[in-house]
Amino acid sequence: MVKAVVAGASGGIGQPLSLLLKACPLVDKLALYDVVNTPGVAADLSHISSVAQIEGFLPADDGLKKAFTGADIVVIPAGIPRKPGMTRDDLFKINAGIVKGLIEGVAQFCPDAYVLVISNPVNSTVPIAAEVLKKANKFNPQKLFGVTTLDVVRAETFVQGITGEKDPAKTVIPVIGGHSGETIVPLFSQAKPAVNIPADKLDALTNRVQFGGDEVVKAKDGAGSATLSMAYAGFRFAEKLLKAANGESGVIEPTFVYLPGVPGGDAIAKETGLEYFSVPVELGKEGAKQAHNPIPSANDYEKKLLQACYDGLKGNISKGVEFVANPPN
Ligand SMILES: NC(=O)c1ccc[n+]([C@@H]2O[C@H](COP(=O)([O-])OP(=O)(O)OC[C@H]3O[C@@H](n4cnc5c(N)ncnc54)[C@H](O)[C@@H]3O)[C@@H](O)[C@H]2O)c1
Ligand SMILES: O=C(O)C[C@H](O)C(=O)O
Repeated sequence: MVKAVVAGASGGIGQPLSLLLKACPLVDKLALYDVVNTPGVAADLSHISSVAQIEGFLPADDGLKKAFTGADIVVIPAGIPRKPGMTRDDLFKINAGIVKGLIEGVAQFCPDAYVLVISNPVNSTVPIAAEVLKKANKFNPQKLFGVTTLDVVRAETFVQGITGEKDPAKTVIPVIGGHSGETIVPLFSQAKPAVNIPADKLDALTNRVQFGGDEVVKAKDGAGSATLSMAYAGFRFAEKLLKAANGESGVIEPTFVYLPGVPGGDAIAKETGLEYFSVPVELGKEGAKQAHNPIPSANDYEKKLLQACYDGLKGNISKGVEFVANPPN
């Protein structure tokens, strides 16, 4: 019996993500939590003839407790999205508190669940989640994931323009670092099967992966950021995790984790000087089973990108840690 929760289920990401989870045969029970509209979204999805039993909850009447209790996996796309001209860090002020509150709910009602954080800025909200769980003595670093899958999906898609591969998802590209601008580092030199990117196209391709989010924010022109591609990416990560938890072996996907708490992570923390980083992680029943380190094999071009990534990530991470240590009044 697998119970999944979507927190922020009525939003632009939350609704299509809930649809994909409702249709997924690996999910038996689906709880939708949001501050608005979950009864309607749940009623709508409940007419779909799939396995999952679905229920919607609002904060009133102990809704958070009812939604989270017994959860095996909690996916969190709650929080405000960007408008043109904003950075992801501009979302911190509002989203930090939203994520903190939801993770306090995880600590209290489902501390053993896998927790997938989508809310931005991921580089800071994942450290917030970790600090809240540490404070409650419920932190299992192998079960906390920052969802950076959309960066991987974008890299696969955008490189297709060069390779001409019919199915873009067949090219595996490690995208590492964080989830904002220069902290996103695609390692095209390690693509499998190998891809040959002409030197004069590499800068533009790399930049498009790093700033793909801005492309969507600009096109939506004030109506939000990526929602449908994010729902696809969030579901892809959740589904891989559930398959790995069911015993499927060799399931690997990049994700933003607390390195010192994941096998193989210590060496990466030492190399990057950072406690949080996205790297390809082998998934298993325990969650993050083994972190893989692609950094030593990065080429000189990628090593330069990594330096900028480390500099940017450092501040984002400490901002999240500080938010929990010294909460603003
Ligand atoms: N990790 C990624 O790659 C990625 C990609 C796209 C978007 N995002 C982020 O995901 C977040 C959501 O984006 P969106 O487009 O779905 O926004 P949205 O505004 O459409 O939806 C957010 C939902 O969160 C709900 N919410 C607010 N406070 C809540 C709380 N305390 N508890 C439960 N629900 C609450 C809102 O009511 C709303 O329904 C944003 O922060 C966005 O930047 C991340
Ligand atoms: O760009 C955003 O703000 C949303 C998301 O992080 C994305 O990469 O699309």
